[in-house]
Amino acid sequence: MSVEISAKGLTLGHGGDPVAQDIDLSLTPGEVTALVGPNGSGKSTLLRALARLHTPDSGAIVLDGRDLDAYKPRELARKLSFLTQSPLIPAGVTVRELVAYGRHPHQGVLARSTSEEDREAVGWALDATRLHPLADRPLDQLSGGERQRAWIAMALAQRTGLLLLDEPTTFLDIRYQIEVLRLVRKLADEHGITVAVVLHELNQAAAYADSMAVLADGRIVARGTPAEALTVDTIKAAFGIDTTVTQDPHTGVPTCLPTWREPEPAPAAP
Ligand SMILES: Nc1ncnc2c1ncn2[C@@H]1O[C@H](COP(=O)(O)OP(=O)(O)OP(=O)(O)O)[C@@H](O)[C@H]1O
Repeated sequence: MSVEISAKGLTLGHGGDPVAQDIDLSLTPGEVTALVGPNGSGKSTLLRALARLHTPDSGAIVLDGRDLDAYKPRELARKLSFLTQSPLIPAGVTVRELVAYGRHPHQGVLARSTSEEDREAVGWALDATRLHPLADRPLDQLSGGERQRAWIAMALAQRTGLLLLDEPTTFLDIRYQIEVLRLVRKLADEHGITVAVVLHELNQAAAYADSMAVLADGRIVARGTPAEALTVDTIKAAFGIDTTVTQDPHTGVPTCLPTWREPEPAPAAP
């Protein structure tokens, strides 16, 4: 089920100067890749380019051996699903109805009824996100965390081998952040789904991703396992802050602790 995608020599812009340049990025099939970096460093633009929602100024993106541009829309929607930051909430739509939208790429143009396969996929997505008890509630009556899980469930019902998630943990409390990230981990480990996820929390990225790409000023400044990518030097280069990087005593993954306060000035000599 894993899908392979790689970008080579990408330049991305919004009409003016490029916001990302010289981007080479391959996502390892069946693994979770975290994209991290400061605000405005180009993470969302890059993710949108991988989803063909943003046209690169130059460079190429290859999905399962074919140029991304060669795919017909429905074909592409069966390969990859993309979850944007803060999607708009459709009025009156229930969780189950939203999740069922994820099945559209698999239904015929004239399809009026859902197939057994559709029902099974919706049920699986509701199970995976533990949303069965809320399935008949309107989306606008859910908490932010519940709603976020519903959007993820919709992306899952699409049953693609590549999932692109833009800040899926925003607005969630720590418990739901962990829940969403454990789910992402499970999708890769148990279902072989290739995942790229934009995250702001560096320690969460290190804890849940197999590899990380650190962006700064539109360039990838570090790429590798969390231990390779999350170092004092790369954090300083990308974010301009001082940190101490240690190892999580339980998992061994790197954990960074920012230097929260300026050091106290040394007392004046008497
Ligand atoms: N639609 C747009 N039109 C013009 N400029 C844009 C547009 N979208 C993004 N930009 C600019 O492109 C640059 C990269 O933005 P992008 O959203 O990719 O960064 P990001 O790393 O995802 O940021 P954040 O962490 O704040 O979400 C920023 O300077 C931003 O202002």
